[in-house]
Amino acid sequence: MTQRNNKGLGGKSVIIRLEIVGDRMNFGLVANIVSSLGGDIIAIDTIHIGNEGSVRDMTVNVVDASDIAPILDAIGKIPGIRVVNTSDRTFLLHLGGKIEVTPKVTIQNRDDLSRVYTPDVARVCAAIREDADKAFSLTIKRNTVAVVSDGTAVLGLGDIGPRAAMPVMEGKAMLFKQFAGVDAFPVCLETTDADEIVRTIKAISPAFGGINLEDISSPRCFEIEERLREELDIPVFHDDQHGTAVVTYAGLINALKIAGKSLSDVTIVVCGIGAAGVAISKILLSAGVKELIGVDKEGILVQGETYSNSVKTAYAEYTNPNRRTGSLSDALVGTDVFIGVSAGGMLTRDMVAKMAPNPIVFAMANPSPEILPGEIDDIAAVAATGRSDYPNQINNVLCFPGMFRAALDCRAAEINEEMKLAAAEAIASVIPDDKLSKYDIIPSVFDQSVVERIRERVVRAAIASGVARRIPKEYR
Ligand SMILES: NC(=O)c1ccc[n+]([C@@H]2O[C@H](COP(=O)([O-])OP(=O)(O)OC[C@H]3O[C@@H](n4cnc5c(N)ncnc54)[C@H](O)[C@@H]3O)[C@@H](O)[C@H]2O)c1
Ligand SMILES: O=C(O)C[C@H](O)C(=O)O
Ligand SMILES: [Mg+2]
Repeated sequence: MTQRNNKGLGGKSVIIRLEIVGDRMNFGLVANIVSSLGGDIIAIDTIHIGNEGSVRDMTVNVVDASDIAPILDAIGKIPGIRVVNTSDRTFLLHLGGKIEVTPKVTIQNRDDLSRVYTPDVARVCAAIREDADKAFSLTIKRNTVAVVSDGTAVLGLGDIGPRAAMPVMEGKAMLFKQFAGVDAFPVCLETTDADEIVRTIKAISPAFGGINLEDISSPRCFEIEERLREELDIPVFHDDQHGTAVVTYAGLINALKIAGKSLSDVTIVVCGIGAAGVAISKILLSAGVKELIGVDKEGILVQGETYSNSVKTAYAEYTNPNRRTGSLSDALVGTDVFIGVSAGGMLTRDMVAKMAPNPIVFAMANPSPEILPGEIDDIAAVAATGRSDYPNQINNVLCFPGMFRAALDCRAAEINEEMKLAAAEAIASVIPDDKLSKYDIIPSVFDQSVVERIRERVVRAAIASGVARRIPKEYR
């Protein structure tokens, strides 16, 4: 089953304002034209009705932006209808940004003012000066995460800079709040220097209970995260590494059930040994995978070779135990699982046909996957992508809200391996075995039990591994 869903935020949606002369609009004709040109009318709103005619807003979804011009052209040619203007719903949604800061109490009088601000606030400040940990109970620190990016590896768009990265970081902040009640704040930095990024994040850390690093390019992302983890006492989590790794492992737990294979027996090829590929490989190895082969632009990464990027050289030391060599196509012969976090269109049907029976294909490059699921639906046991418009969306949004909810609730000093494995198992467990199918290996991001399940298991893992600094009531 391949489905392209152009509804809601997934496809492109435009509002076309029409001026209609006379008292009625020929809906049938307009609908026919729009649908014959690939559009889908989802609403018509009346803006104004007068003696001479009316003004209406018609909302149309299209799969591709290039579908819009021919639709406007054709509607404009209908006698009695004039296209006044069009607006892109996605841009409308971004006008003025997507989030705001809202006070929890209203200041109604002088007494309130003296409590929230000077002079009474000074007593609260003094209490925190006496005991720095009180920042967790008396400030926003306990529920606030910084979403920090330098704009160098934004989605699959690459290095687009800090201003252009803001819409993604604001979006992440919305997801944090809606799915897990976490207040997240986007912070996009005008520097790509690792030392300066580390220094800046350390300097802003007093306000935050956790740092979510986002879309920072490899290999700098490894060093930045490593140093911050050592130097800060709040969790630092590079989402493109660990969020992706957690959700990929969750998807694989369930996909293996469909394919009738076990983690310790399968051979896995990971394509794209960058931020996501390294972290996915590490979580899978710690979960018990024995044969894992990394492929990047140079082909299969082999122990003993020196690559331009030291992370790949180090990676080759702990992967590919049978020292296979060659191209991606060679690596896939007889392999059970393909995991792609590289670039769109890398994988061909022929390569998948040479994999072991019942192959699992996770083509997760955004926005264009390594292969479209429709091309291999008949030969793959399971196919997944990172996108919301195909079945099996493997996307880190399934992980980060619940992960930080848990880390904040138990005031975790860090997010460790035990917590990541627990989160993956929690996500996988949301779909009971009798509900699993090749199109249903991973829960929807709108499944409210995902965050709750992750929180429960991750808090337990944090307590058991000794990084929880507070035991929530229900765990005492
Ligand atoms: N679905 C998800 O949740 C999710 C999460 C994170 C990243 N991603 C996607 O995965 C991709 C990689 O993200 P990242 O943050 O790891 O980026 P990155 O830049 O750190 O790593 C990408 C790696 O892929 C390699 N690569 C690029 N083209 C290749 C090719 N033709 N053949 C082999 N290797 C190739 C690069 O050399 C690099 O090592 C992006 O498209 C990103 O959008 C998806
Ligand atoms: O942001 C996403 O949807 C996924 C991931 O963080 C990515 O960078 O592609
Ligand atoms: Mg990202």
